[in-house]
Amino acid sequence: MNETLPLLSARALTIGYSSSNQPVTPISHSLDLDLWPGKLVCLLGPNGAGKSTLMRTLAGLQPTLAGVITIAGKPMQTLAPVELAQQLSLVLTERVEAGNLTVSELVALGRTPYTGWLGALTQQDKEQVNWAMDVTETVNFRQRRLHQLSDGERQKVMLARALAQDTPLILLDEPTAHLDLPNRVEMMRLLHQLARQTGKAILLSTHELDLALQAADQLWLIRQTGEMNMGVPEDLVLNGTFEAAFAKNGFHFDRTTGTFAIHNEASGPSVSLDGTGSLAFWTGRALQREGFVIGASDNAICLIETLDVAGKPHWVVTRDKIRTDYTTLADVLTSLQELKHVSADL
Ligand SMILES: Nc1ncnc2c1ncn2[C@@H]1O[C@H](COP(=O)(O)OP(=O)(O)OP(=O)(O)O)[C@@H](O)[C@H]1O
Repeated sequence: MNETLPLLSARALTIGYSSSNQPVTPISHSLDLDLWPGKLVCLLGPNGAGKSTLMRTLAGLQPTLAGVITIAGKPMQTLAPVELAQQLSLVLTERVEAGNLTVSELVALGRTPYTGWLGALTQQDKEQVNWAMDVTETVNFRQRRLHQLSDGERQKVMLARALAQDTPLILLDEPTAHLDLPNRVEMMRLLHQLARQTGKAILLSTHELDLALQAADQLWLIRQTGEMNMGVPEDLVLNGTFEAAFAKNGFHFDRTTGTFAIHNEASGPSVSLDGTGSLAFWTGRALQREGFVIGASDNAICLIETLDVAGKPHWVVTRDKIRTDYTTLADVLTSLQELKHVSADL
């Protein structure tokens, strides 16, 4: 493997759809893209922006409208199917009809580019299959049939098959779509580690913005207009590109925490909040959701102090010099609801 060359390149690429009875529909054009060895790239964008279209085009499942895709230094269309299958594996979100195959039989199909359809697995093939099931934690249901799996389990099996294929390039379209949070985090961690340790180039599309921000070496942000922005996640956050790509009424991206927050109508009275750390953070969240403005102490209707008392959260609300203690935020909010009505009546 040549470390100085991208494993996949696209130049002046136009992606989209054309058919004989409909006008050509370009989704995005003039794309110059590179996937480098050892790097995890996350493709992000709103619904309908073109993520799946780009994935399918880069994998050779749908024709380009213009431009050239090069894989391992050769134009993709010059690669024989078996050569392409030795370079690139693809995991799509669509359900795979796998007949009555067991999990281990399906994962073993990943070795087909090396063995042929009827070829027996060598010891090395078997080791690769077992490794793929191990790292994806699918080994425990290796004897189950595909139709006996949950959507999330099936998704992990499809990743296992791609890993058994052992290609320098792996493309995954929404691989975390059916996974619960621990499994989503685990899959991102695994893909990041795989890229690092094996030198594979991995491109995945996802709606998991926060996980992508943490795990990706590079982000490709595709906008609804088809425009593409690329860069290191932190650069795209700091220069505002990330936020702009997902701009929508009703929420905003908080650069400090790296999360999207719902805009709450801050129509209520102002309260003063005193405290630090996660306790103050979550207290602030609850107050904002209830419409309170967290502001300066001079026009606040009360002061809320957050305290850690013997390892347990504690709140002291002071109003008109009267201090009241609370041990749950639910009780703090109930007391403030009453204050809200009092202040509205004034
Ligand atoms: N076969 C097709 N023929 C014509 N247009 C299509 C076809 N498939 C998808 N499109 C259109 O192409 C655009 C991009 O679709 P695509 O599925 O690539 O988006 P996406 O970013 O993957 O969306 P999502 O996040 O919802 O999965 C959409 O406007 C879609 O309606």
